[in-house]
Amino acid sequence: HTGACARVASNIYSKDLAHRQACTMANTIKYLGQEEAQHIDEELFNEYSFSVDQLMELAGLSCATAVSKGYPLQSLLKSPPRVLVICGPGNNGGDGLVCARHLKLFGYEPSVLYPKRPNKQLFQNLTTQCEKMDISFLTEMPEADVVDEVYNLVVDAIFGFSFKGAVREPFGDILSQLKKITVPIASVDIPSGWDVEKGCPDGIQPDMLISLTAPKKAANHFKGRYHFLGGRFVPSALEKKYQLNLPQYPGTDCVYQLN
Ligand SMILES: NC(=O)C1=CN([C@@H]2O[C@H](COP(=O)(O)OP(=O)(O)OC[C@H]3O[C@@H](n4cnc5c(N)ncnc54)[C@H](O)[C@@H]3O)[C@@H](O)[C@H]2O)[C@@H](O)CC1
Ligand SMILES: [K+]
Repeated sequence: HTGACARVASNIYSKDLAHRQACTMANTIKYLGQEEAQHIDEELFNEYSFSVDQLMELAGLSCATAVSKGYPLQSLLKSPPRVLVICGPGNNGGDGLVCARHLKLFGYEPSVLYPKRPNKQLFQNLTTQCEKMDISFLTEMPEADVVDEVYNLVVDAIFGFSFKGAVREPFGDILSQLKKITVPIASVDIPSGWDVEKGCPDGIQPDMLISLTAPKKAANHFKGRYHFLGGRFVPSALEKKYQLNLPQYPGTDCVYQLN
């Protein structure tokens, strides 16, 4: 008798799971415009009382986790497992500092290039945390061929969804080097230098994109191998209000592979 029940139950469950998966696929996940992304950002901090530190920590951990899934330590060709993390002047850069710290804890050998630093306690603290974990800070962007020779991978945490207009130095030179390298680039939230909605055909072409909170419209132009969703912190009321249709993260994972 119990055998029959178990079979029926598992049958119902698998049908339900298939149904839920079909539903998620059918009502596809929303890709956000720049304004919408900024409104959700503000609501998370103002209505939902999250702090930047909290969301940045979860975002950075998502990025390190996605990198370790896409580029597992044992798969890296160069030893030691060096990763170059390039951090920009805003919160996207902050995500990069958090990502570097977690990559170190995961056994990678991150180095950080952080040319323009906000004069804010949070970013000073994030920098100190990295320094105290023997994460080295470069003083300038290496030439493309040096990046290819020394590093297994580059994490692009230069610009996120607040990028606008013509790239201001020193990021113009940094991005032009990134266009020449052959090792993979993993971009945090938005491939840096891309229009947040329209993308950028002659911009950098990352191999991995980690979309945070929800993908932005630029992600429609992403052609790399790995598209991960991270930032598993969206309250369901907020998800409903903006009809984000986020997928179900598997189990306790902090990332969801979209492609
Ligand atoms: N909204 C959220 O839920 C979360 C946002 N986070 C991160 O925050 C990012 C957005 O952060 P911000 O709003 O600080 O902005 P960004 O980090 O996208 O970049 C803004 C900074 O870049 C500079 N900048 C913009 N356009 C430039 C140009 N053309 N040339 C040179 N510099 C330029 C700005 O002066 C500003 O300092 C997201 O992409 C994401 O990575 C995460 O930390 C946590 C969660
Ligand atoms: K980025």
